[in-house]
Amino acid sequence: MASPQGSRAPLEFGGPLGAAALMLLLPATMFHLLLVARSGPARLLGPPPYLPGLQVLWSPRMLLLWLTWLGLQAALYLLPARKVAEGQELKDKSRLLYPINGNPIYDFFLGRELNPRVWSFDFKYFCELRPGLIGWVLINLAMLMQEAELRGSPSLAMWLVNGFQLLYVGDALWHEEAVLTTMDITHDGFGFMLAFGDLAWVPFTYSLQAQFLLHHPQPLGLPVASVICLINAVGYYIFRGANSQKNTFRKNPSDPRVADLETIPTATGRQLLVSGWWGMVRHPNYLGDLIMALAWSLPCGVSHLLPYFYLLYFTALLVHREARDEQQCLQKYGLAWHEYCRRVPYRILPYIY
Ligand SMILES: NC(=O)C1=CN([C@@H]2O[C@H](COP(=O)(O)OP(=O)(O)OC[C@H]3O[C@@H](n4cnc5c(N)ncnc54)[C@H](OP(=O)(O)O)[C@@H]3O)[C@@H](O)[C@H]2O)C=CC1
Ligand SMILES: CC(C)CCC[C@@H](C)[C@H]1CC=C2C3=C(CC[C@@]21C)[C@@]1(C)CC[C@H](O)C(C)(C)[C@@H]1CC3
Repeated sequence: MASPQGSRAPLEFGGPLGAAALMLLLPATMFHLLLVARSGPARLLGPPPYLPGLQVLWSPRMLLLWLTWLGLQAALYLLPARKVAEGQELKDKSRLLYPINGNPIYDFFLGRELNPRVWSFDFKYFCELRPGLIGWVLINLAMLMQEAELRGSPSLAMWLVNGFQLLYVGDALWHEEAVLTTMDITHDGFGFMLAFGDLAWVPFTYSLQAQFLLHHPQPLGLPVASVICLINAVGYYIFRGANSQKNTFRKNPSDPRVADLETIPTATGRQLLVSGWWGMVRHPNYLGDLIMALAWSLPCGVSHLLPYFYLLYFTALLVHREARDEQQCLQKYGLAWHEYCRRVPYRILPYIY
């Protein structure tokens, strides 16, 4: 097993200070969001309506439920009838690097182990896709059912949020293999960021719109709903088109679906696409993802900022992620990457950013 960073790799996320601040801020933000979502004013920036006591936060029954959920997912993950796919080659083929003076806070946040496994059970891969993503859909569904119980039937806004996010999660599971080339799997260790991100942040904050709708019903007419569906469809079309084009190209550059695209050769022998989706901006998949994020918030109306939290957080996450990826690509491809940036000057939003 390899360390995700070499001993001289530059520190990311603001180093140990940034990592320490994030480990305090993220759980606090998550609790804040959950508390304000069920309060009357639902103010994203206001103080929480009340602070729950320890006896409310600690419930052996909930812990048992959560462990059962993880156990069930782990059992399904271990089922023998599945496709086995090869992951990316490790960066340091010949030698593992173990920095002697590792920084404990930074390492705890980002994780020291790139691929922690017990036999064939890969903790990071398992957590990235299954318990959190499916848990997110289940929480959404619970909100929908509770709304039906409270108000006789689920609202149109609730149906849209559930439908859009179900499509997103279904897509991730359908294209499961593609997750192997994401930077979480190839570059980041399995530390607090991904463990907390996958198991708590995703199910509880990504379902915020559905939670908000349960407590703050929003009227939504068919014409507006149709426009929102169209926005989600455009976002999904770009997101899926861009991701599939790159994955197809990386698997087999002579595949007829991508063979005609223009490319730049790199010193590593790999090529970079400069036409098609990847000739429009350097991260077309992020653009599609952001458009979908907007469509997930719109059914919640414009009276509150809270349902737009995901869009705001996600924009920050993707801008930061883009910068990290840029750094990694510059290291991998050097001059060829500069040439790509010259040919495709915009990062995420054409003519703007
Ligand atoms: N919902 C959520 O919370 C999140 C969703 N996402 C989504 O996950 C998906 C994956 O994102 P992510 O892992 O960040 O990165 P990408 O899928 O964008 O992959 C980046 C890698 O693609 C390759 N690449 C870049 N440009 C080109 C090109 N022109 N031609 C060919 N290959 C190229 C490079 O790797 P190489 O050359 O080595 O192949 C680069 O490191 C995205 O759709 C993103 O929106 C991401 C984070 C959070
Ligand atoms: C807690 C922190 C603020 C940030 C944690 C970030 C993580 C929640 C995200 C990092 C990359 C992710 C991806 C997905 C979910 C969120 C995390 C784990 C993803 C599985 C969502 C579904 C997509 O289709 C995908 C492309 C498979 C995503 C891969 C990256």
